[in-house]
Amino acid sequence: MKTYHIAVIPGDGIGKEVVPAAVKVLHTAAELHGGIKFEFTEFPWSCDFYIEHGKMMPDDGLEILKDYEAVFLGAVGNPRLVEDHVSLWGLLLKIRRGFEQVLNIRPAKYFKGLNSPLADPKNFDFVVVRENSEGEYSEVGGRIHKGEDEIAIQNAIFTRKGTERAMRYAFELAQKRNRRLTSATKSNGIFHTMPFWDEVFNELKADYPDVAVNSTHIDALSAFLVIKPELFDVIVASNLFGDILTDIGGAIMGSIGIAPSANINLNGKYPSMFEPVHGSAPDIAGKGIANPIGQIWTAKMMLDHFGETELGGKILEAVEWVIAKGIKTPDIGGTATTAEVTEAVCGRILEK
Ligand SMILES: NC(=O)c1ccc[n+]([C@@H]2O[C@H](COP(=O)([O-])OP(=O)(O)OC[C@H]3O[C@@H](n4cnc5c(N)ncnc54)[C@H](O)[C@@H]3O)[C@@H](O)[C@H]2O)c1
Ligand SMILES: O=C(O)C[C@@H](O)C(=O)O
Ligand SMILES: [K+]
Ligand SMILES: [Mn+2]
Repeated sequence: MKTYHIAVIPGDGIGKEVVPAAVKVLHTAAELHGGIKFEFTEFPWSCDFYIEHGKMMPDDGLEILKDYEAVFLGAVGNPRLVEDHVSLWGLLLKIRRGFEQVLNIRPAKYFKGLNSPLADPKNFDFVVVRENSEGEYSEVGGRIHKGEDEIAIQNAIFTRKGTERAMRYAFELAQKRNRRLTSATKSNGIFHTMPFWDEVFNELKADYPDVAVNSTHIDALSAFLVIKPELFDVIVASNLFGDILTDIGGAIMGSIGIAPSANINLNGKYPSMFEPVHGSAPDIAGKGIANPIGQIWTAKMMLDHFGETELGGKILEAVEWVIAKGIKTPDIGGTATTAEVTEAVCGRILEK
């Protein structure tokens, strides 16, 4: 019997509702498999924890997490209690950075039975490779003066290493998929970093002659994702651009409550972290109606990461079946609760 030891951080808001749902699905998947099991250790690190302790997680939080095989996280943020940049940098970004989770992999695809807001979604199926360690997300900069002389400076950091790493991963992923790669740029408006981004992309493409490439400005690319998402296979994007594109990915599937993500540690020194694209959704938290599919699909990505791809496939098949059956939460046009969707997914997994 193989046991996977997983650190679980439900976090805030609906994270506390969808994480237990996905944990249930994982236990069910293990039951089906028969040869594996999951041991989950839960940590209450969140905005509530901050109110009690003055920090989002203990000072030795990373030390505590580092021996687990993965971190399974819900969502972080409760702006009524803690400013968003404090909660995000105190927990989510601390783990992404501290554990060198340099890439964030975020798929989006059309599902039968999903009410995409697109009139003709044409079976779109793409993956965004989001640079996850630098870029526009940086603590470099500062604020000085007050009042009408106040100045805020935010520096974007693009290293050759980080840029190349994200792009090579995206090229290799494209080689395993449909051999098309789009680079998200904005080299018309952003004077230094984006021309650099384009240069690196143009250098690397010579190493992957079997991949068809193009660079598209982020504004036009955002529009294309709405108008013709079926054009895309793999998209490589900086931290901020990838963040934005992947909410669009969720939106055109029908809800950002569906989109999954994997924060990947490539060098094997630390665990990777799995969390849905969505946040803590304070507007629906506590009502029992959060869509658990994003967190459940995220669990599938974690299984894939462990090499349990067949089992991961079972989970996704069950999700597709449940959606096609119309067992859906209100965000995608149904009336089911989080618990009912979860039950249905578990039931389908165990069906022969
Ligand atoms: N990775 C993360 O942990 C993460 C991601 C995004 C936002 N946040 C934080 O979450 C808080 C809220 O942010 P926001 O409102 O911009 O984004 P959000 O993703 O929490 O919510 C945006 C909208 O989508 C809906 N939604 C999101 N997930 C859903 C689900 N599973 N089921 C049904 N509906 C869902 C919400 O109800 C809301 O209307 C903020 O504190 C923000 O910083 C955290
Ligand atoms: O900005 C972030 O990365 C936090 C959140 O919006 C996310 O997409 O994970
Ligand atoms: K999340
Ligand atoms: Mn986001």
